[in-house]
Amino acid sequence: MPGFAQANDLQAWQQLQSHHSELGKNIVLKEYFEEDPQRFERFSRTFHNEADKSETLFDFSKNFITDETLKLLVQLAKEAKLEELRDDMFAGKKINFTENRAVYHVALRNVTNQPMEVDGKSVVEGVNEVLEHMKEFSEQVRSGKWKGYTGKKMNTIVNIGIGGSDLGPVMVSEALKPYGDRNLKLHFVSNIDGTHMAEALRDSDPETTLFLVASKTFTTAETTTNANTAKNWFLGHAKEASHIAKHFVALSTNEEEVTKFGIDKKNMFGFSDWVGGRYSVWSAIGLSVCLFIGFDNFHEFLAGAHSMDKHFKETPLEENIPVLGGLLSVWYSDFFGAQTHLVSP
Ligand SMILES: O=P(O)(O)OC[C@H]1O[C@](O)(CO)[C@@H](O)[C@@H]1O
Repeated sequence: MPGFAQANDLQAWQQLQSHHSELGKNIVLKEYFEEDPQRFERFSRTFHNEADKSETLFDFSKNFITDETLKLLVQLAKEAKLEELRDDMFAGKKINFTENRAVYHVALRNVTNQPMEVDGKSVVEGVNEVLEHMKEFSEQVRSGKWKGYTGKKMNTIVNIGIGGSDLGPVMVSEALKPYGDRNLKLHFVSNIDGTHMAEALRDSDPETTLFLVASKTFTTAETTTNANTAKNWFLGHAKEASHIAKHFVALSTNEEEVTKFGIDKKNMFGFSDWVGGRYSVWSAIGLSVCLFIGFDNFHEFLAGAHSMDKHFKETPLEENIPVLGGLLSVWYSDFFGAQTHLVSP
């Protein structure tokens, strides 16, 4: 496995620095377009989504770049061994060297069931089992077959989590709102400030609320504190601890802590330590999204990402949309000192 070089030790980095100084600070895009009528064609790529046959145009012609910039950025990626690291990632190798783990969220959206393994063991069956559980559970909740402790259908979902166990699901459920079930209220509680939970509970009925305790480790202080607040609130109404089973589920890798909290392990949706927090919306952590938009839509969401994974894996760097997007971020943050980078639809 290739190691990680310091980016600024690479030859292309030095060249990019000189190139940046030569370009100067007063780049006028209007002039670039006037000088080169083919600029849009040269600096745009189309992603063909094999899942739904749609096309997405990636237009990066309005960036502060020239042919030389693109050439040097791609050279930088090659010198940094991006291709080897990408291939190692897809091969399930432990490229997360600080934790000695694979970085394998791509296996969560492997909807065509390609062989994928970590430590010589297939992960395909485990991923599909959890997806099957998510399908069964989300269909029961959405249809009303899953009933609360007084026999009522769930109409409120409260996801309790922070960081990757919150932000991914928040963003995706917002983005996919048009597919959402408008009869289902969705709350995401992340903040340790009690107001966040208090506001969600104010809007919830214990008889019809389902809590998703989303935590990879199940030891995160904010999440366990908020989950305990929710449990106490719930038990204040339901009284019986046995009713927890109908109103609390866990999305986690830590069965021991989940059980200690009082959640039955059959109401636990698991995943593996090779799922990084920031990518966990594709795992069981995405259950809130799945409940909101339904399993079929959730599966399409996975299929779209799987198609993008294939593009990322097989496309030369010059044509590779996620690579180009990443390189533009390097260009702006490291050479222009930009702190934000807008990507707009
Ligand atoms: O899912 P957990 O284990 O509760 O962790 C929450 C978040 O905290 C972090 O560990 C650090 O911010 C993230 O990586 C993670 O998404």
